[in-house]
Amino acid sequence: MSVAKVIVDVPAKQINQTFDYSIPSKLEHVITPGMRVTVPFGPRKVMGFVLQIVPESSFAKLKSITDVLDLTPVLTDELLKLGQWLAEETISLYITAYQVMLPQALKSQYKKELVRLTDGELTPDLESLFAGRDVVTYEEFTQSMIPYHQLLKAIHRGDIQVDYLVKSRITKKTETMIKPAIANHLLEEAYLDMPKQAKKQRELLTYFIQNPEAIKKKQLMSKVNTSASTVKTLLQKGLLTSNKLEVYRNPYNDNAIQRTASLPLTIQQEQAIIPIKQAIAEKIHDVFLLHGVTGSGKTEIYLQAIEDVIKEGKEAIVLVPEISLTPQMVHRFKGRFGSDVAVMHSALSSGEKYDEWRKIYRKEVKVVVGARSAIFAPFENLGIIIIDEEHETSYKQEDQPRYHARDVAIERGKNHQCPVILGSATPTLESYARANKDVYKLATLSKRTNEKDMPEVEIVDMRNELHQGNRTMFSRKLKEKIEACLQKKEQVVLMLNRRGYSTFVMCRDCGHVKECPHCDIALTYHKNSNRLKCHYCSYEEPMPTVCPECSSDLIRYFGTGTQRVEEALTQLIPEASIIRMDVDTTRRKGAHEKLLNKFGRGEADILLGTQMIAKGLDFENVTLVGVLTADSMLHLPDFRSSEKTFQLLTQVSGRAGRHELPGEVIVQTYTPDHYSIELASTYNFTDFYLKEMAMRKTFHYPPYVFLALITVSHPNQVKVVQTTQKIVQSLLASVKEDTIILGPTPSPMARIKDRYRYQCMVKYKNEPNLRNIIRNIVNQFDDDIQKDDLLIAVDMQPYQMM
Ligand SMILES: Nc1ncnc2c1ncn2[C@@H]1O[C@H](COP(=O)(O)OP(=O)(O)OP(=O)(O)O)[C@@H](O)[C@H]1O
Ligand SMILES: [Zn+2]
Ligand SMILES: [Zn+2]
Repeated sequence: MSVAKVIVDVPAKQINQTFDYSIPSKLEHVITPGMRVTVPFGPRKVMGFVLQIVPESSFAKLKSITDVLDLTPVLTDELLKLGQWLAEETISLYITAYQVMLPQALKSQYKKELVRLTDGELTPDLESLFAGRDVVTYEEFTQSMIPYHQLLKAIHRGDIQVDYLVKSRITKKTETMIKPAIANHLLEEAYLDMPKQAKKQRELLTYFIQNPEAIKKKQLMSKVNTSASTVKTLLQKGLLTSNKLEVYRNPYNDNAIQRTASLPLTIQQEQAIIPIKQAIAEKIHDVFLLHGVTGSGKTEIYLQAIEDVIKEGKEAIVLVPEISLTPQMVHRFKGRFGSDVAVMHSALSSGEKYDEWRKIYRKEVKVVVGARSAIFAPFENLGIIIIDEEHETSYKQEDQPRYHARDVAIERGKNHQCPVILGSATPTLESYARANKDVYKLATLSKRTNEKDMPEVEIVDMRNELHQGNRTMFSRKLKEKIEACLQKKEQVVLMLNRRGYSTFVMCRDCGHVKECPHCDIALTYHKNSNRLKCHYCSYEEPMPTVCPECSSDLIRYFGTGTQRVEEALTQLIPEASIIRMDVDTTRRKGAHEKLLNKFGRGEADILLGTQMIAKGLDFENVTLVGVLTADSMLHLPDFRSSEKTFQLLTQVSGRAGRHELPGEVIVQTYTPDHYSIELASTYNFTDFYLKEMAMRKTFHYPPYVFLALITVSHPNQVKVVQTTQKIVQSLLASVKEDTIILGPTPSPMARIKDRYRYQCMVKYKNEPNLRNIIRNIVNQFDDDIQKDDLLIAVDMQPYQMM
């Protein structure tokens, strides 16, 4: 008897281990690691992942596996191993780590069906199961008593395929195909026998006598100009036969995408790609940081590196931020690799995502381009992993398991001994610091491929505008430039940096922002108490009525939406046609794409939007970029706010002058001398890096330390404070002396949905045992977590401090 070690789908701490189940004889040699099974657990039947098969168990009495959910493993050996690593790294349950690797369609739905793929003979048992049908439910198979290994053999031969039914019941899109049921000479006989007045039927038969191949029913009906009932009659007479052919839902029309060839590389590109190609050829795992200004041809390097990988018979994962997973980006990969590319992003329906995943799973594609979760693509022979715009925070998942795709990429890169490329015009301090220490290999592209200079950036001090009596949100300079641009029939991109609005307080006269005296971070305005608070150290003070710097009474918090900007813009420049892009106008599926296409066709002069327009767009006719409020993000209660501001300004400036026409950028700000605005305006990444590193060192932030954030929440505030206090004390007792423990402090979002939230932040340099320490501390509260609605969230790589 063999025993399976199974991780069961029961999300609780004390269940976070494998359980032994015996394998019933009918499933012997069927079950392999990586398959999902159903097992009895207490009174219930639950799903589980088989991790391992062993000859015997140390437990005397074992329950037995009820059934298999998969006939081929959904998780490869590598992904099984990766899941364990992921759970340990992020202090999550094993079950959540495995679930996150699979497409939604496989997470909850257990129903499946068997699809016959072959016209050849199956075994007599299977023939009688299908009984002339193309599809049977999986239940029919389990009730049939046919041995599993017969089915398995047929699956491995490619005669039968297992499909999972997505909830919506539209898992597979099929096309009805019609073809003759009998040989051509018999068709001719049938034709001769047919009465002359059956004109339509005779026409249809004539068609098939001349074209005996299968044809899509829809196509047939328009070609022969016949009706569904005529087709049906001939089907019933047994002259024609129909079957359903599976077609993948393809959100992209591959045939319409023009194929491209490799471009001859520039000298800088050539230098950057050589070591990457070498790592591919020599099967060496290395992390490359590709630091290239916007428009320097990073994507072309990715494409040519992937070409090498495909030539080696291997596969590639390319991660791009959700928001820049625009048709433009997809077209560039499909243009080069055609239908070898699968695309995965959140706008796809659950069925579409499942289709794309299956293409990877069945090795029908070589490349996946996708957002964060594509890092778990079940490729078995990875040759490269690329993370474009590596600085994007969307690569961090903010739910359990709270992982960063960059870490997963590097882990998989080690597993497969393949290079990992991190690309960005504005790398994170963490990555750049590693490159400086030679942990990563640095490659730099300092020039645009069009040999043009980066667009000139002009900073406009909005305090002056105010003093000159201009109370609108557009400086005179920006208005002038927009008008000039419209005259020349060129286009404008305007960005309203909305994130962080109305949380910080600023003087409109002198630009002074209230900051915490202990943390160098802007205080957060709390409306209900009318007080300013620091969420790192709990310092607070009342909201001032006059500016402490200049005594102006124009000190307040802001609030501006894109809609209001649009209205103001229309008043200011009535002849301009505007496309507004924000969460409201892009909510519907495909809306994002439609608006961009419209702008690309020149159907509007101005593209006005939030952060979502800053990245990846490449429009020839855009010569002016305007940033309405560069500093709104600067004072967020987040130690990365300067870095994010620098990144965003650099990215958005990069949208101008990407082709023949020169570009320019106007940046409006109330804090023109802030280093991240000044240095972004001269594209001076190096100085920004040095300056910001010095700040991080002084205030003990990454990359000088690592962070861990523990957030406790419960409806009762006292309970939250006490629990957090206990956690802090336990931590203090277990960590090293130079490790800093901050808290308990209220979270910036101190109450969400009637739950109070407190947090504790750990800043450490070297705590090899910290994960175990935290896991043990959290486990002590397991009773309260199970029975009393207490929640403790641990984030070992916090990005969102809220
Ligand atoms: N070797 C080359 N020769 C000519 N044109 C090139 C070459 N490499 C890239 N290009 C073109 O240069 C433009 C910018 O390249 P690309 O979009 O790859 O840059 P990027 O660094 O990815 O930019 P961003 O960071 O702004 O997205 C594109 O239009 C691209 O087709
Ligand atoms: Zn002031
Ligand atoms: Zn503080």
